[in-house]
Amino acid sequence: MKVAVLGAGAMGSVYGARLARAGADVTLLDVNAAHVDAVNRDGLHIALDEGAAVLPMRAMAPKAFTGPVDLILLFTKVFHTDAALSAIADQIGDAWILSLQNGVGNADRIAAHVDRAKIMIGMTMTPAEFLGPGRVASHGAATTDFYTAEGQADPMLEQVANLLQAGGVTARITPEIHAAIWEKATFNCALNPLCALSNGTPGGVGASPEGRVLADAVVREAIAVAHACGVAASRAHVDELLAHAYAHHLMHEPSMLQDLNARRRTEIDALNGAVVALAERHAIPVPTNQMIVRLISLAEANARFRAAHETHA
Ligand SMILES: NC(=O)C1=CN([C@@H]2O[C@H](COP(=O)(O)OP(=O)(O)OC[C@H]3O[C@@H](n4cnc5c(N)ncnc54)[C@H](OP(=O)(O)O)[C@@H]3O)[C@@H](O)[C@H]2O)C=CC1
Ligand SMILES: CC(C)(CO)C(=O)C(=O)O
Repeated sequence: MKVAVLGAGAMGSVYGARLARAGADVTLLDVNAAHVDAVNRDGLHIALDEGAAVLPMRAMAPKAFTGPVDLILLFTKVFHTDAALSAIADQIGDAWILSLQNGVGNADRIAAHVDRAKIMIGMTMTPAEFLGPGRVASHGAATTDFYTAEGQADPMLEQVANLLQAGGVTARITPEIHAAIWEKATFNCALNPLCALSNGTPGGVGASPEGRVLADAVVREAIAVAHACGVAASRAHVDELLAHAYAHHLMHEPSMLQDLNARRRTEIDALNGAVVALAERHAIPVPTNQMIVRLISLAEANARFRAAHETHA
């Protein structure tokens, strides 16, 4: 299978490497020129639970990409989806798009660029870190669930699942994908900002009574919103995801903490921000999620202020 990974940072590089190991013909597409150059020059340095390796991989800027490919694995941050798909619009052709990005609303963002019938969406519990140009790491057991956005069965589901599994990903074809995505997003709404705001990790939040009380309030509100939207997300399943992260992702820095530390924009709008926006539509009170959106927005604003102040000092 020919695969392009659009957005080859932490997650894109890890999944790209796993697909290449499974025998796919993989091209990494990323706007980070230092990363693209390092991968082409020195190979991708990847640290996984099964060991560290240096893999020769092909990488390039999206504007240099020429199709056709069978699959485009979309792993930009959600607020870069539009720019990333626009940059390769002429090369997408008949390719399937698979998004395992965090947050809700990914199918709608992608459907602005391609036929909805060629979109697969999903969620992954895989933790990954970008260590520097050409270097990524991923540690901790995890599952990846996906399905077609429109809910139709398609042989491509099996082909992608087989490829991911051959590369060491615990991939599952999950017809109730919208519930699974909401459950994962609810998990992220609790864990990502709580770790980001407290400079903490899942292990630390889980070990703290305050962490658990706050996570519980976020989850209760988000599940009520999912149900009001007609999505049968399961509170029990979110609790299982949290318990798994508290126990197995002890020292992982969630992507939102990595973003704040690097003074990058966070995905708060697609997580707690989306919960707040949908709650307003359904007149559901979500005070904890609202407060979290404000605190993360303040942290982002402070990071921008510091950057501007330091530059001009
Ligand atoms: N990290 C994790 O543990 C997990 C992350 N996720 C989700 O996966 C997605 C990706 O996260 P993650 O890998 O951590 O993010 P990263 O920031 O590490 O990677 C995203 C990459 O996309 C690049 N990019 C930005 N704009 C474009 C563009 N227009 N075209 C192509 N590439 C572009 C970025 O470059 P630059 O840095 O220069 O902007 C960066 O290299 C997010 O939705 C995240 O929530 C899900 C589960 C776990
Ligand atoms: C790895 C995980 C599941 C958080 O533990 C995640 O989704 C993130 O870091 O954004």
